[in-house]
Amino acid sequence: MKTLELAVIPGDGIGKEVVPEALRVLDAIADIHGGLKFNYTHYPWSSEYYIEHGTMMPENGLELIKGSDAIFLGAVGDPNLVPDHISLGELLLRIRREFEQVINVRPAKQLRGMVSPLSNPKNFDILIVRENSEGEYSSSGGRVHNGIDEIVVQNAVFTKRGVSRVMEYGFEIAGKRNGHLTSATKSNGIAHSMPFWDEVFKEMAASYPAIKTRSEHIDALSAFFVTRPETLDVVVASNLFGDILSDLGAAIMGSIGIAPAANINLNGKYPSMFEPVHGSAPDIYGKGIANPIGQIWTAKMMLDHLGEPEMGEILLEAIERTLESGVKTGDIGGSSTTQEVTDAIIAAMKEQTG
Ligand SMILES: NC(=O)c1ccc[n+]([C@@H]2O[C@H](COP(=O)([O-])OP(=O)(O)OC[C@H]3O[C@@H](n4cnc5c(N)ncnc54)[C@H](O)[C@@H]3O)[C@@H](O)[C@H]2O)c1
Ligand SMILES: O=C(O)C[C@@H](O)C(=O)O
Ligand SMILES: [K+]
Ligand SMILES: [Mn+2]
Repeated sequence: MKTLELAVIPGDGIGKEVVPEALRVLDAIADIHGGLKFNYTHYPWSSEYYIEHGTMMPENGLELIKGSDAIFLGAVGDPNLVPDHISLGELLLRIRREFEQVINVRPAKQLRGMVSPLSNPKNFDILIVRENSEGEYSSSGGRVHNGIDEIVVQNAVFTKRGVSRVMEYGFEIAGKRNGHLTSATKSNGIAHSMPFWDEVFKEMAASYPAIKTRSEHIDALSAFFVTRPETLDVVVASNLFGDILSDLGAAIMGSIGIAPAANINLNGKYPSMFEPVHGSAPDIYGKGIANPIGQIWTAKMMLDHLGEPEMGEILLEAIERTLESGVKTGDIGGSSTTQEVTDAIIAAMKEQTG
């Protein structure tokens, strides 16, 4: 029996609704597999936890989850309880940084049964590779003086190591896909970091002659996501550009409620973390209508990462069959509940595997 230890952090809002549903799916996967078992350890770290304890996680929090095979997280953020930069900064971003989850992989592709808001989506299949440890998300900076004299500095930090690492990942994965890599830049307006970003990209492209490369300014690239997404394969982007592009990628798929993500630790020192692109969606929380597919597709990415790609394939196929059958939540035009969608996915998996 292969036993996988998962640290489960549902977090806030709909994270608490979609994570338990995805765990039901994982249990069904374990049944189908026969030789696989998931052990879940639940951690209630969230904005409510902060109100009670004054921190987002206990002092030894990272120590507690460090030994797990993966971290499975829902969403973090409840701005009515805790300012977002504190709740995300002390939990989500802290895990990403301290566990050196330096790459964030976010697919945006057309699934069977999904209706894209694009009139002619042409079967796009994009993989966003987002730098996940530095860039515009930096704690370097500060505020001085008050009133009209107040000065705020927020530094963007780009290291040769960090930029090379994310680009290398992009080139390598493009080689396993359609061989195209697009770099998101803004070197016409940002005078230091982005020309540097372009230099590293060009330098590295020389050692990957088989990969077709393009460099596009982020503003134009955003438009291409809408006007010609089928021309994109892998897109490598800085932390902030990748964040924005991933909501755009989700939007052209048909809803942010289905978009998955993987925060990858490359050096094997710490676990990777799997959490969907979406947040805690306070506007729909508590109604049982959140789309669980983002969390469930994220579970598929986790299965791939943990060496169970066949199980991952069964799961994605079941998601597509469920969408085709019309069992959908409200964000994608249906009227099913979170649990009904999950039930349909589990039933489809069982049907596929006899
Ligand atoms: N990785 C994360 O944990 C993460 C990501 C984004 C935002 N956040 C946090 O979440 C909170 C809300 O942020 P936001 O409103 O900007 O983004 P959001 O992703 O939570 O919601 C944006 C919109 O998408 C809808 N939506 C999101 N997920 C859905 C789902 N599964 N099913 C159906 N509809 C869904 C919401 O109802 C909302 O209308 C904030 O505190 C924010 O900081 C956290
Ligand atoms: O990285 C962030 O900014 C948090 C959230 O928006 C995300 O995309 O994970
Ligand atoms: K999330
Ligand atoms: Mn985001």
